[in-house]
Amino acid sequence: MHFRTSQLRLSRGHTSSALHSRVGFMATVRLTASFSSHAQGKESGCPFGTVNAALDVSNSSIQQAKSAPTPTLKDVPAVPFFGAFVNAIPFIGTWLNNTFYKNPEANRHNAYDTHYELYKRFGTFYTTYIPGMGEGLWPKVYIVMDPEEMKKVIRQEGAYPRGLVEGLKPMAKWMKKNGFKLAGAGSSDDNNGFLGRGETWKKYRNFMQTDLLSPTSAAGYVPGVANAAKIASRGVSHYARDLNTFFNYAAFDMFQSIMFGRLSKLADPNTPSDPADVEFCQLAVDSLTYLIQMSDDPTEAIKGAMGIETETYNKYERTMDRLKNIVMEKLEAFLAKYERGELDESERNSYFALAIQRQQSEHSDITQFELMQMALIMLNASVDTTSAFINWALVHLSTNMDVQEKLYQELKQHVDASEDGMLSADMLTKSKSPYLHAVLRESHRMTPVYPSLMFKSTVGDIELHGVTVPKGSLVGFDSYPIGMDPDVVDEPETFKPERWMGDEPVQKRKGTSAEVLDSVMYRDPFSQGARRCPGSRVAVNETQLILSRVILDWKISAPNSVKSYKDVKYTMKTLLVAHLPEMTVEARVP
Ligand code: HEM
Repeated sequence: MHFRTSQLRLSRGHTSSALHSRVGFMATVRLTASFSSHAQGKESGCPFGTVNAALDVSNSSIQQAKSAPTPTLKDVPAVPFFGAFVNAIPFIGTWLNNTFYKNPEANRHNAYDTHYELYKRFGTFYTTYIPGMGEGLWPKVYIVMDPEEMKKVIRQEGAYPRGLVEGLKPMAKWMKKNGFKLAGAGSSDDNNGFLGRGETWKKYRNFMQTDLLSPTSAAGYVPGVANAAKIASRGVSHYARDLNTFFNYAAFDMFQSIMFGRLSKLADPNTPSDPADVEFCQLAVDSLTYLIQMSDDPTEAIKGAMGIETETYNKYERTMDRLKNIVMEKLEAFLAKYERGELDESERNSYFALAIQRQQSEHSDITQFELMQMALIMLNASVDTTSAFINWALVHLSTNMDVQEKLYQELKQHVDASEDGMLSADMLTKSKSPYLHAVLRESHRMTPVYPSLMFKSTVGDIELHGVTVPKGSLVGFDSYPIGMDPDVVDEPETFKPERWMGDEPVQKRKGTSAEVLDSVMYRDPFSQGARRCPGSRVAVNETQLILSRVILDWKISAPNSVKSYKDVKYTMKTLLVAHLPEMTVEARVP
């Protein structure tokens, strides 16, 4: 059974028996009662002390936002080792949680519900304890939703900010086993190199983002990506039953055009595919799924912290070993072609060719092997991150045919006016394609690829909402719940790109509790600051190009059983991946 946010509008008084059965969490109407029993946790003999620390729930967080600008810090009840995941305690976890703690039972299919639920109970400023995240045995993570507070944390981090990858300990371990200097192998400091936050990270990061992150660099890859997207779009009817695979292949094809200036045509069923590409796609998805599973599952995280190699770790290692072999073979073949001067024009303008040039220049302190390690990370990160973003947009477009039609009309006028019918960087700017941009912004509001993708460290004591947060704490930014609160956004369950069109809606939100949604921090899923995803610009370009191409070529509608995004299940893999239903696809031009 699957639960969506609508079922969690608990404070609106809707009961949800499904929620009771699955999440084991009290539905709203019963929430108040459960809170009072929470508050009695200590007295009623709960073995751990924090259960009643938090629960002053007389005000909803939004009431706070309107009437009391400074929210009070609340505390999600937690236990040693397992943190807020009380349910994960062997044998007695469920009983303990149901009896005393009543924390949302997070699983791989309910992140939106869980985040919304936490917001409703604990407001916009709370602490939680997540095994494997943060320092020490009792690693507090502060969650904020106010962009100005998060900006304070980002600013004070200085030149060496914490990155999300720092939590990916098994990745650092695998890299070190493989002698990857990128992750600090062979170095005396234990900062994990690129996966840490020192000078080594900065060196690799500067090298990696050159020719990738600036608007001009990213725009340079657009013609190649547009071509890859055009070819990929031919595969839509073939993959109508399995568009998840289609978009993974399309993301692969588009990134290959950036990385190597190559047309891999994996998503096009009419062209034979290289079996190594097909295998790579699967391995990229699987490896990151295992990796995330190891930090998501509290038992895995605890075992990992104790140095135990679990079955999931072993699977991760096998997958990465194979992935490495495939990638290194491709990189070596490209290098050899480069050395022989046999690259064609699009290959010569590719990211990897430019990176080889930079690596071989006399000023470079990057070795060829380090360059290959960077390329491996980038290729690994380029498949299902991008497709997860695209998938959710397609869910909304295929369940809101009026929106799809409006987008089609916007795009059609551009290609009709062009000589070759190709999409270009110029056509897809916000001023030329405002509706396309608004569609992606609205998709991100309702179904971000993950509710909280920004975690930063405090390098000294810092004041957040008037509370002194000690040095060395983790602060996470949750950008999801406020945008789905009916007290903040009208009809939050309705997909309305018009909310993001022009200046008028922005002006209307000014001075209201919805104003935060216009902050840059809420705009996209790539985090902010120096650690912001280096692939963000090309990923956005890829998303815009494949969505636009597919909508220009096909009318895509969800089956009758899928009336809205709420009927679409999702699973936490690298990110939250929507399970796209079998779609009806009709060619726009037969
Ligand atoms: C829609 C697709 C994508 C999303 C949503 C996404 C999101 C993110 C996020 C949230 C981070 C963490 C930022 C932080 O630490 O604060 C990140 C880091 C990273 N991403 Fe992406 N990403 C996407 C696509 C890509 C692509 C296509 C690449 C290929 C170049 C890539 C490469 C990386 C790398 C290497 C890092 C680590 C950067 C660092 O720690 O300095 N990502 N990404």
